[in-house]
Amino acid sequence: MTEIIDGEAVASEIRDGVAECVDTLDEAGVQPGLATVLMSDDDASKTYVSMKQQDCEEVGIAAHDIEIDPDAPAAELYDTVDELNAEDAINGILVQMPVPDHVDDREVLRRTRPAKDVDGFHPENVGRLVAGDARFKPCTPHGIQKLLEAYDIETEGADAVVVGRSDIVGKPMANLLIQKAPFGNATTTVCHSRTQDLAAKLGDADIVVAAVGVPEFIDGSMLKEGATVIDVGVNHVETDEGDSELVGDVDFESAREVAGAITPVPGGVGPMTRAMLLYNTVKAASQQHDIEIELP
Ligand SMILES: Nc1nc(=O)c2c([nH]1)NC[C@@H]1CN(c3ccc(C(=O)N[C@@H](CCC(=O)O)C(=O)O)cc3)C=[N+]21
Repeated sequence: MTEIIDGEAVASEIRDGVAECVDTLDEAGVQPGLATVLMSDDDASKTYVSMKQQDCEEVGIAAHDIEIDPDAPAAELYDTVDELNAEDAINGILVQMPVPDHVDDREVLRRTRPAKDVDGFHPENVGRLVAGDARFKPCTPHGIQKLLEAYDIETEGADAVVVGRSDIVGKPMANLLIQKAPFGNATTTVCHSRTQDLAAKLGDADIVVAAVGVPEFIDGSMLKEGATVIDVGVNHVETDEGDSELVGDVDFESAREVAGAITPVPGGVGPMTRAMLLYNTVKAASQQHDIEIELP
C-alpha cells in the first residue's frame, strides 16, 4: 500500500511545538518577531507571504509585514534590510523571492544579518550547513528531513536522488542527505537539466526529491517499486476549464502506483516549508536572547 505523506499533519505538530517555544520565550519576556518583506506584484508571492503571516499569528509570533513597490529603486530594499537588521523586536527576516530584476538578490542575502537569516540563505549560513554545523537549515530541505523522520523513512545507506540543483532546495537537500547520522548517510546523486539518462538514475533510487520546477516532469515509469517520492514542485498551471491549478513536479497518479510513500501537492512539502520558517524564527529569538527552548 502506498503511503500518502500528510504534510499538513506533520506541519501542525511542528507548529504546536513552536507554540510551546513561544510560551517559553514569553515567560522570559520575549515575543519573537518575523519581518516578511514583499517587493513583488506576483499573486503567488502575495499568497505565500500572507500564509506565512497567518502561520505566525497562529503560534504567537509577531509578524511585521513590509511591502515595497516593485518599481522602487533597489536601495529601498537594501535600506529596509539594514533597518530590520538593527531592530531588536525583529528576530527573523524573510525577503520573499524572487525580487525584481533591477534588485541584486545576492546583495539582499549578503546584507541580511546571519543571525536573523531564517531562510538560511546568507553565505555564512550556507557555509555552516555544508560544514555540518548548521545554524538555520533552509526551510524546504529541513521540512523534508522532518517528513522523512516522521514517517520513519530510513536515509542511512539509502540511494537518494535529488532532481534540481537550486540554492534554496537542491543543493541544501543534497547536503543534508550526505551528512553523518542522525539524519543523512544517504548515497546522494544530484541530477539537473544536463543529466543524461535521468530515468536510469531514478530507477535505482530509494528516495527521490523532485525540485525541478517543471509540472509533472517525473512519472511512475521512471521510479523504483517502493521508492519514497518527495515532490517539492509548486507549479500553477491552467486547466482545460481555464482555471488555475497547483501541480507538483511529479505525476502523482502514475507515481503513486509505484511508490512506497509519496507527498501530494498541495498538502505535502509546502506546509512543512512554512512550519520550518516558524521553527527558525523561534530559534533565532532564543539565540539572540540566550534563552533555552526545546525545539520540536
Ligand atoms: N525568501 C523566500 N523564502 C521561501 O521560503 C520562499 C520564497 N522566498 N519564495 C517562494 C518559495 C515558495 N514557497 C512556498 C511555501 C509554501 C507553500 C505552500 O504552503 N503551499 C501549499 C499550497 C498553497 C496554495 O494553495 O497555493 C501546499 O503545498 O499545500 C508553497 C510555496 C516558499 N518560498
